[in-house]
Amino acid sequence: MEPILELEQVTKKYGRKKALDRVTLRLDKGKIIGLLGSNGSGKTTLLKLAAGIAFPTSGKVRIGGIDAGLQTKSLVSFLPDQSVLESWMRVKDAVRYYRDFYPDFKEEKAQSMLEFMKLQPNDRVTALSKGMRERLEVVLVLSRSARLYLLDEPIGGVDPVARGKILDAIVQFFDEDSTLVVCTHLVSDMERVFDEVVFIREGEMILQEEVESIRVNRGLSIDGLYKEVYGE
Ligand SMILES: Nc1ncnc2c1ncn2[C@@H]1O[C@H](COP(=O)(O)OP(=O)(O)OP(=O)(O)O)[C@@H](O)[C@H]1O
Repeated sequence: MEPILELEQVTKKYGRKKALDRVTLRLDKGKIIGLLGSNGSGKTTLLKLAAGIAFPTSGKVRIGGIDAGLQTKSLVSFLPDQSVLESWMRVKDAVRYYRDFYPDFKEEKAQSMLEFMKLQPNDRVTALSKGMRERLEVVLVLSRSARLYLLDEPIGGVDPVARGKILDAIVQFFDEDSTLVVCTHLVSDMERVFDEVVFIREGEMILQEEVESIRVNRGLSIDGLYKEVYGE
């Protein structure tokens, strides 16, 4: 089976700083993958390369077998760590904006997700709490019909109730024909949704393993393994 995301010996430098160092990785269809690592380890850089908005210094990034770039943008739905919402918008405007911009936007899915997330079409974006804004952003990004979804810290800075709701939505609305990669520091909160995890440290990939195997073979939770690997 062709991997949805493939990195082959990928190095990304910003000036002299190596953000990623010879990373080789294959992610298959039908999985939710946690991309984990401490601050500055290269997670956001990896997502940007997969999204086709940054390019490797050397090596190859492929989406469904195609080199990442303009051609693959329609295959990838990316939630950056900066907000994509504008202050003038109401919830319904944000949905329209996405619908008009992305031909693969599924309005029905968006409506179901808005309901699930308890978002009202007339709510002003500026009046939403941080947790509700995050919910809206997740709705927009997951309502596209993409092959690869990339979420950078989708539950950062939100309270436990909103976190739970966002995670439930991710699981419930995940399309098994796609792949979803999530970066987070909130490992213990998020581990219930992961099928597989990738650990990176200082730009190097140090582990890729099925969650089931970590639990059964190592007798550890993902949070437990994370603390073992990254503990100081
Ligand atoms: N545009 C840039 N210019 C220069 N250096 C950068 C740039 N973007 C990232 N870096 C550096 O590359 C390294 C990896 O950054 P990246 O944002 O990918 O890490 P991260 O794992 O997402 O971090 P965090 O968890 O803090 O968000 C860091 O040392 C960072 O300072």
